[in-house]
Amino acid sequence: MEEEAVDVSKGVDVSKGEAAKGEATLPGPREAGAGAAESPGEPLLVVEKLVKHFPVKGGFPIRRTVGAVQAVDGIDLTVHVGESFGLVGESGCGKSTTGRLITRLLEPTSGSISYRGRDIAHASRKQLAPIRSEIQMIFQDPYSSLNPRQTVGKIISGPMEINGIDPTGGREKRVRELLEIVGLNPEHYNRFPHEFSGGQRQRIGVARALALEPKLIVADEPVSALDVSIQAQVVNLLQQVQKDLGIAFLFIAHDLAIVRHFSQRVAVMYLGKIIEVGDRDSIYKRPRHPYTHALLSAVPEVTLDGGAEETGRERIRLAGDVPSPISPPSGCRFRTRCWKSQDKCATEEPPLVRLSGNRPHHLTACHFPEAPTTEAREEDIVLDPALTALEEGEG
Ligand SMILES: Nc1ncnc2c1ncn2[C@@H]1O[C@H](COP(=O)(O)OP(=O)(O)OP(=O)(O)O)[C@@H](O)[C@H]1O
Repeated sequence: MEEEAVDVSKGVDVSKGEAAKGEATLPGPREAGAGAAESPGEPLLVVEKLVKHFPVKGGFPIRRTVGAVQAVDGIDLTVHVGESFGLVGESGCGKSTTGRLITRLLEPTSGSISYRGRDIAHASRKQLAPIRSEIQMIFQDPYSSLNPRQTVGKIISGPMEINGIDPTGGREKRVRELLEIVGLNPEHYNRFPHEFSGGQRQRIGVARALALEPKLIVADEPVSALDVSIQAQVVNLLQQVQKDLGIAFLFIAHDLAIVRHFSQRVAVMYLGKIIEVGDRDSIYKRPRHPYTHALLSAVPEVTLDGGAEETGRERIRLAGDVPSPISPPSGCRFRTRCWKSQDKCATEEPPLVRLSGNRPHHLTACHFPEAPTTEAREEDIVLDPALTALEEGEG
């Protein structure tokens, strides 16, 4: 059974409303006015033309490379200092691979990853050492990402040990502070992961990511393995941490509702490409790419409250499956499932550009985009009923 006991929270007030069971509140959408869209701040991470192709081997008796999974195929994205940037898309579109490339758990096939002005795309382990501590990752599965044989104290102090960091007052003191920051009891320093609930384990993962005072955290589906009532609490924690500690986040998720609550800017991925990117309001209220429309219109399908029927809007049901990334469609990769597709879509890949009517920094890759006046769908994005209840304080 999932039980979220928040014992202490002094460093950052993340426990507001969640100590009492069922009272957790999902923070409201962040302000992202036109000003924010026009001047998003100083770039921290700049990814250009990033490619990751995984070789496909075949043949007998000699195995040769017979093809490639085009997991990430030439993406550009920028994350600014202290910004939360959401990366969304269906399963298999290349989100996790992007996260792993940025944290350099994977080596790119080509392209550049510039962190604070330095290209780290092909940096060696030694070259990466000085910035390793600044880029951290939070993983999807809190069950498998923590070593079951290590105490919480050992897990959280691990990164400090590896990097030879001795904070004032010692590592144990710092770990206890971190436990408080993430809303856990510092007295649980000597406990093991199995003694915690799923949500608490993800808090341990967050504390471990914070141990080296990172400037950028790549959070790969950090709440999708959690019970829906716990998701709100962990999103709340991440948002508070981002705001209070000024950490930039690349927040990877398939759930548009969650990303909306966490990100000032959002990029939508499809089959290894970014097909639309912009500030949160542009993406959710004035999406131009048919795929973004489809994703937004599909969100109520995962809820049980019939939100789309109430608003009288039609849901867009995408035909067919996502094509194989080994042999993606020519031209626009979305064309095989797109109701607006024409001949040009098969022959010319649409560039990711600012369309007339779009705000600055709202880019779309489509030959036949939706009109900028096409009805906003933000109100269609209904959270799962449990999250909605939390958001409305109905707990
Ligand atoms: N190590 C690998 N070797 C071969 N193919 C891979 C490897 N890792 C990922 N892929 C493939 O690359 C594509 C993109 O995978 P990725 O995990 O990045 O997608 P995703 O959007 O994060 O999806 P999910 O949410 O399901 O993880 C998929 O087709 C996947 O099968």
